[in-house]
Amino acid sequence: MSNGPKPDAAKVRRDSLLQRNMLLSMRLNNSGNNENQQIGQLTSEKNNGNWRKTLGVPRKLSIRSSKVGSPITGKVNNTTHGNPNVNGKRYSPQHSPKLNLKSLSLKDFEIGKKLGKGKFGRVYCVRHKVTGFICAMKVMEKQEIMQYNVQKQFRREVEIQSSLNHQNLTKLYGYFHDDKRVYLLMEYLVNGELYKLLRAKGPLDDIFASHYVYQMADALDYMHQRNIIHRDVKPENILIGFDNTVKLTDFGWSIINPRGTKRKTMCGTLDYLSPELIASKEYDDKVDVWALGVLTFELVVNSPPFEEDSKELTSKRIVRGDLKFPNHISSDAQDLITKLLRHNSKDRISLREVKQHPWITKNRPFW
Ligand SMILES: Nc1ncnc2c1ncn2[C@@H]1O[C@H](COP(=O)(O)OP(=O)(O)OP(=O)(O)O)[C@@H](O)[C@H]1O
Repeated sequence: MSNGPKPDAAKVRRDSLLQRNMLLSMRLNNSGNNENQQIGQLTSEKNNGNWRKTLGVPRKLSIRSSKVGSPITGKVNNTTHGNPNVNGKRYSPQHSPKLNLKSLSLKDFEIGKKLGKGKFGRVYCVRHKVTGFICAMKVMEKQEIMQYNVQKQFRREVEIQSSLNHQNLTKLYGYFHDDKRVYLLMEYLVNGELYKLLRAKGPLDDIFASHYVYQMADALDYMHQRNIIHRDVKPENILIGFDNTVKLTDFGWSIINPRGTKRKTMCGTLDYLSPELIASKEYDDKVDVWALGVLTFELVVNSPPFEEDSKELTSKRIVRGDLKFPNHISSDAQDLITKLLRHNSKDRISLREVKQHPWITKNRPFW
């Protein structure tokens, strides 16, 4: 991780305002509401499809028969980079207070603002009543999980995410469930999706973009060293915390892939698919390196490199390696993107080399 500059006064003010708003919105959302009723109402909405949807068979989820996930152990931490609690203490995102997951249930939490919805659930900002610990809670209906027969994928997602501990990967603290629902407790990323930032403020300048790309390269390097491929890197799956920290999330397509072995399952999001995935060939962790190339392009250009009006045309451009840069893209950025988007996966730049690329090192002092 970078040792970026200390946040300026305006940023500190903005961050603390955000924290205050967060607590306020939780209080407002909570007034007189029964948690179960509130979650029940919100989880009945339907999801709309869109172009940037993850492809592949419906996500496979499953519910463990035991009641709890991994225990949350950690310490109260007074760093400035944590989630606030009502007593004025802060908890580092990596270290939640000691919560005993074995006995946790929905009534232990105040349910705050809805942060978003995915295919299989809603995500809320929640506060643990006793400790004041604030985190994100993903709520999934068991009925839907069974209906789509996605138990196996869900179990894998939970196991992989809870085994990972890196500053640029969204931490999963653990989970519990009741008769109707499964509840995942995750680190809360206050500034939302990178995708939304791009739509509102994109394209990003080289300083911001290189900082984000460096963090994602570091996160993917960490995952690949543990033989895990993410398989769905895209701005929708990157969340922003304080101080421009970005964290990869959504491990629904992640897979453990022992070194030297290849995968065949077609998955991911079309704009981000590598040529080997489009051609339904065997692939390895280099599909994430390709996706990092697409991400880098999207950050500095504000649209993915092979975007076309139809899926067929996009696929053709990916396979042809039809990469064109607008004039304003710096030569260093172009060089890195070209090296990430090499058609032959073996020729792609390594994630370690990405972190030392001139586009990164020249911009790093300004992060
Ligand atoms: N830890 C978090 N902190 C803050 N916001 C979050 C967090 N996790 C998810 N969100 C918000 O909730 C939304 C829904 O997340 P969720 O993981 O359910 O679905 P998704 O990743 O959008 O889609 P999918 O169903 O394909 O996984 C996200 O788009 C994001 O805006």
